[in-house]
Amino acid sequence: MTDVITARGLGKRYKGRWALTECTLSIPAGRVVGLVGPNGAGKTTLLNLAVGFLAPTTGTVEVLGRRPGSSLAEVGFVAQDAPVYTSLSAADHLKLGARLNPGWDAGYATSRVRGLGIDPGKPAGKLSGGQRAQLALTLALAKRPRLLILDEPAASLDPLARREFLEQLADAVAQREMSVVLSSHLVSDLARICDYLIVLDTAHVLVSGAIQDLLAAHPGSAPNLEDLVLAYLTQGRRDTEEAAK
Ligand SMILES: Nc1ncnc2c1ncn2[C@@H]1O[C@H](COP(=O)(O)OP(=O)(O)OP(=O)(O)O)[C@@H](O)[C@H]1O
Repeated sequence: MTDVITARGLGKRYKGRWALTECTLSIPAGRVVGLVGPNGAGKTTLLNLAVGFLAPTTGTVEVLGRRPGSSLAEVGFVAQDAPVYTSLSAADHLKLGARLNPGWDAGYATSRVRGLGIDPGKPAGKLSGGQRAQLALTLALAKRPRLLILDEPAASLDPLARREFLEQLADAVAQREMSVVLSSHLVSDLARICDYLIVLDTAHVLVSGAIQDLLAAHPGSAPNLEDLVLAYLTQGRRDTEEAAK
């Protein structure tokens, strides 16, 4: 099976500062990938490079075996602030989704909006932040993408809505042949659904691999995902400090 994302020597510099450097990764298909790292580590930059919103400064990235942006119908993306058209209603968004996406699942989209209790006629700008995030997620899922990329999708959801969202995402993954890459600071959320981990720190990939394998390689010292992530970040900081001496 083709890797869903392949990066080779990928880097992005904003003016004088590198947001991502020497990123070489292969993310296999069929995984739910958690992307973690401290604020400013480069997570959003990596995801924006993968969807073609940013051009690399160095290296290359392929998504579903092609150039980013060339598989739009097959890639669902929800950016960090879950952008929606504020003057359009939820119903208008679904109509637009149907027009733009060949694989659009209208039944799924309508029933998800209804299930969330979102008024389909209300302008999206007048929905709550969490409802807007849920609407953006519905649009991405109803495309029936092969790859779903979510940048901190649950950040604005209340704890119950977050749990329901993660369960729905896990169901969608189980029912379809879909790969997911999601960034989050909530490692406990990632532990519920992810089977693959990428840890970024200060523009570098610290580790990338199947969670089961990573946990097995850290017996005792990192019994759960949260401890494992902290162990990688602590080691990463030590290595950076050593290198700076
Ligand atoms: N448009 C931009 N112009 C200049 N610098 C930027 C821009 N976008 C991001 N950066 C910088 O690039 C680095 C990585 O930012 P990025 O948003 O990718 O991090 P992140 O891991 O997603 O952070 P967070 O967890 O806070 O969302 C940061 O130092 C940030 O200040």
